[in-house]
Amino acid sequence: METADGRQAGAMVAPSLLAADRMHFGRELESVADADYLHVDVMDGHFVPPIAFGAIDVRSVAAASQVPLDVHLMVDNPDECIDQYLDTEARIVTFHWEAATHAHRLVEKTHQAGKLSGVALNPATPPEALRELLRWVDLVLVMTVDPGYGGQGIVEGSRDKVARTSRLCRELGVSPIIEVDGGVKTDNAGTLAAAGASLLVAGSAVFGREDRAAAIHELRLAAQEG
Ligand SMILES: O=C(CO)[C@@H](O)[C@H](O)COP(=O)(O)O
Ligand SMILES: [Co+2]
Repeated sequence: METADGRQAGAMVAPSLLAADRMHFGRELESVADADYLHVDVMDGHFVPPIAFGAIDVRSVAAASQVPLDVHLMVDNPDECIDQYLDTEARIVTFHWEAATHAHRLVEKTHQAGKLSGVALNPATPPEALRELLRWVDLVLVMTVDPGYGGQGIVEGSRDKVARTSRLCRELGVSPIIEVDGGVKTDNAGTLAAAGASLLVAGSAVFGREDRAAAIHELRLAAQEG
């Protein structure tokens, strides 16, 4: 189904494993087996205060699940460590614009490794910062919270930022996946999707529910109705 401006209606859903119960991780992975992607938050204790998931964990998840992996690198200087993640089964590897030194080289390396390349923007970074890079990347991750923690409320103005990102892509004639991450719930999935988001990351909205398949289904439905 297409929207009035020619976009595909609806969105894919990527449960964020940050919100999963580590003590029952295998069972948690099984509970989200029908997701479109699994979102893996890599945190280095510098770019963001917490430390979470490394390349070893990405490999373990890839071995335990058939769902493609979407790796979100919240690390200082991804130029120094991206190779470890390119050497995993991840389908998407996304670095932060604010942390990268040679963003174009990161995109090239990611493509050479046969993966989709994403660039993430903090809430305070405008989409216009990506004017050059947009023609090379496959995905733009619009952070809808300040990175570092799950379970936060969505930053005001996020819908508008997604719409501006989407407009800029149209202006440049490119169509990367637009991913939103942070505070995504059924009550905002529709407006985010209508603004142009096509991949919704949801941590607490999925793992905070007993029935994860229903949570994923309801997010997809909300995105479609938006
Ligand atoms: O990258 C991050 C946080 O830095 C996210 O991926 C969170 O893990 C999303 O969790 P919810 O806000 O959906 O609970
Ligand atoms: Co994330």
